[in-house]
Amino acid sequence: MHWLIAGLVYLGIALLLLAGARQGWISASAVAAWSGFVGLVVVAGYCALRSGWSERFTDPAMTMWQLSMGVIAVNWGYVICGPMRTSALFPLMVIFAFAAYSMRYRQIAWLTLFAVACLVGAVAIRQVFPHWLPVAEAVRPLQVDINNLLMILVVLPALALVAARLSELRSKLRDQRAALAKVLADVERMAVRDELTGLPNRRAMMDTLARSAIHARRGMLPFCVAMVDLEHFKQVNDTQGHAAGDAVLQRFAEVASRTLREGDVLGRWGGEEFLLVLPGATLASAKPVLSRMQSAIREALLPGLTITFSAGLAAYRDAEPVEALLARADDSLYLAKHAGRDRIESSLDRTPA
Ligand SMILES: Nc1nc2c(ncn2[C@@H]2O[C@H](COP(=O)(O)OP(=O)(O)OP(=O)(O)O)[C@@H](O)[C@H]2O)c(=O)[nH]1
Repeated sequence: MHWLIAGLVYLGIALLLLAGARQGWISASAVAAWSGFVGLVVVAGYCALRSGWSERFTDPAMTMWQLSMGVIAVNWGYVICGPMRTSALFPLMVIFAFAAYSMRYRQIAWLTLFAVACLVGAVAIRQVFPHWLPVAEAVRPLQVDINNLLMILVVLPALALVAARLSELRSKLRDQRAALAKVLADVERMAVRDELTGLPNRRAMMDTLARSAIHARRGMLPFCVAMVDLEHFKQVNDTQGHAAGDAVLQRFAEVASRTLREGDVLGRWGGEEFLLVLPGATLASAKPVLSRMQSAIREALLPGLTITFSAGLAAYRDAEPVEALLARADDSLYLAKHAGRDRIESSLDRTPA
């Protein structure tokens, strides 16, 4: 888009120069040389950008290069424009508008210095080397060149300051947007993750359950859940302190997660209770998963601490609400605890009343 705008501006200036040439103010060959130069700049820049060649630079859009070429084109125009030279400086406004859009403060300052130096050079060429000029001007009033230079010295720094301020505002806006995106990502993560263990929280587990139930109802995949409860956890808090309790919960989450297959979801249900969702599992195939988890926890929780857990398993029954499934898993957990702890019970293990 920027290239298109730059190309159109250059085209408009070339047409004006051609009109000047028709009036006899500018030499046609000078206009051709100028147009060849800007055409080359536009095509080279476009190709560098499109081909990905410019990706090797810190600024792949090559903004500084583009705008510096623009400044050279303007001053070249100033040299060849004869009586039209004052208006040849107007495109500097477009250049600085682009600078405000895409450059940093320091770059804008450099561009301003470069533009002033180029104009000093252009005035010097006009005054010192008149025979270089494409159309011999009968009079080359130094005063007009000096006036133009002074005007540029007044206008350009002001323009540069406004451009720099705009660029600063844009970069502030960009930073604020990035900070906002990060906060949003944090909030989204916090909404579904348990802060202490990093596991999905209760709300996320309810979503997982709802999704699993929909799949099961469509006859795609049965699933089981297990309510897992760490035993005598209050004692850990009471004897070792709350921080040690936290460490146990974190370590449990880490070790237990490692024993699961891809697709199984372990979440923190609350306190020292965890919920495990096992897609595709039956009660028979779910039990070994929990036994494996029990061994891993027994062996590798924290040095000097033996933590056990009981688990209540339940399989999803067609079309039942997930709350009923959870209630059966809870019942099974209750049974496991009352049957001596460090056990896994499932709803089928119960003798019907
Ligand atoms: N450190 C820590 N403790 C927690 C956290 N959430 C809950 N607890 C503690 O977990 C303990 C749960 O106590 P109980 O419900 O009696 O469970 P228990 O001691 O494991 O008893 P049983 O389940 O019957 O074996 C309480 O002391 C809570 O304060 C937590 O995030 N961090």
